[in-house]
Amino acid sequence: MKKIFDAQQIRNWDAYTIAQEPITSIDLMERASEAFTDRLLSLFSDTDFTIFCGKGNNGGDGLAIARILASMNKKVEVYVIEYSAQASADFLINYDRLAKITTVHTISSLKDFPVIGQNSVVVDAILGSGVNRPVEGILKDVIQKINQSKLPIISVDIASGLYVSQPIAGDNTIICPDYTLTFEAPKLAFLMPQNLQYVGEWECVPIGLSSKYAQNTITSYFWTDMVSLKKRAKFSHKGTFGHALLAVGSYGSIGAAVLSAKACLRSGVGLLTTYIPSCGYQIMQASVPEAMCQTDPAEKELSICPNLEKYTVIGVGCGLGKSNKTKAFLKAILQQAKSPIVLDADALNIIAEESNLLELIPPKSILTPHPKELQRLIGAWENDFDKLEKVKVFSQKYDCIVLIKGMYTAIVLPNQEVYFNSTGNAGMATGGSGDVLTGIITALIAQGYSSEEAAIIGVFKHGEAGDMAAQERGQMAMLPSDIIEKLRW
Ligand SMILES: NC(=O)C1=CN([C@@H]2O[C@H](COP(=O)(O)OP(=O)(O)OC[C@H]3O[C@@H](n4cnc5c(N)ncnc54)[C@H](OP(=O)(O)O)[C@@H]3O)[C@@H](O)[C@H]2O)[C@H](O)CC1
Ligand SMILES: [K+]
Repeated sequence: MKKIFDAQQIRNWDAYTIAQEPITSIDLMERASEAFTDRLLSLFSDTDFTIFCGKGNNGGDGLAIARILASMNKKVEVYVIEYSAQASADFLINYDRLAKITTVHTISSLKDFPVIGQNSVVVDAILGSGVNRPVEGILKDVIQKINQSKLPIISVDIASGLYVSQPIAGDNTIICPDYTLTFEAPKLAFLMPQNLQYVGEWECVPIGLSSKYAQNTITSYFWTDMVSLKKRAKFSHKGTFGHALLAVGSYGSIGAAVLSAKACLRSGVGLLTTYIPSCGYQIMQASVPEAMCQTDPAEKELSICPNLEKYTVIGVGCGLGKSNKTKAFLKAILQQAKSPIVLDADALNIIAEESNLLELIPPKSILTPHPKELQRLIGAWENDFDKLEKVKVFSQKYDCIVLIKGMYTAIVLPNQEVYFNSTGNAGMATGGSGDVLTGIITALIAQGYSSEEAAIIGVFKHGEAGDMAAQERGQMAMLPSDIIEKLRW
């Protein structure tokens, strides 16, 4: 798990490392530049490099990277953009070091913009985490020119012009990189779908910033790049791992019920009872013999709330449909449940239509909407940052955990923490993946994980299994059933 810091916290992290390690600021810049160059050369070993530098520390990195590349006999052209009379101290030191070994060009107006060789990659070291306003004048012109170059662009730390943790204001001009190699930790901006073109592929390059600072600094945003599981007790029996109820399915959607049940069983639940419409009885018993099956008196839909007393946790919604009888069933479940519920799909659509049901959601329930379902619940949003804020308000108000599903699924907790998930792929954007996730999360709660833990771990393992399925079959061929088969705990 990595913490995600804002621009001010990143500056403090830098300063803390300099003071505590101790290391001089210029040596930290050198370390960062070496780490960047290492990774750059593993991506592009046979190319030339054209480096555009601003006059702050991001530009200083660019100058140091240029010197390191030149010292390895790489062909490097360096351009400093003259947008300001000010320059940072470390920029100036690196300028002098570089000027001793090669020509450093300047760009004061567009006529200075070079013709870049076709074998070159562009390194963007114009602005980094210090950006605090939209770019104008020569900076804007150069960024536009670079974006038009059609050459591979690699941004140092963050694309020039992109804010670390705020939405872009107005029609900002921003570098559109192919890669961002960012220092130490992910930036919130990378995780917002609206910024896709301003990030490209991204990865963290460790530069040895203080781990003590990271431990002791409070943030609301986290990057889930690993999870830890509880050890399964040696002296255990099926009762140790809970009894889950999955109330799922309707005529034509018994498949959703089967998928959620199989995923639940593959995620370590002690006992599973599925509660389904009568029409699904044989299908369920034949396809998931490990699960007990109880049927609703209605043939094609769920209509009556069963006795919930013996269940550790309830998952509801997959393939449910929205008939009036099912609406009444859902209301009864919400009223009678004494523990958190995992709510998915049509359960969420029904709640969105009947907003009086919101108040009935048991505390610490988990809502797993896809984007359309989310919009029905919280209304339209202006941008991804606004969406996140709206979900945080919702999560706190109803004391529930909400998933914003997507490339980096965000898990929003009632305490306002947000966990962005690192696993998963576009092959999972297909009907049935959500049913699998509901089964997984339900199983984890049954085994004694808190709702928060279950959501974070469940999303991570779901994505991890999806990545393994994609590796084997490709994103287009993989099925949600393949995700279940790839689950490993
Ligand atoms: N902390 C780390 O992990 C390390 C970071 N390094 C690198 O340093 C940059 C951040 O450097 P910084 O000097 O703070 O910021 P920038 O280089 O991004 O910007 C410099 C100054 O530019 C001004 N500014 C901001 N926005 C604009 C704009 N739109 N147009 C013109 N000028 C702008 C602003 O100064 P003002 O006084 O004019 O407001 C900025 O301060 C980080 O990204 C890393 O690349 C270290 O090298 C290693 C450790
Ligand atoms: K940059």
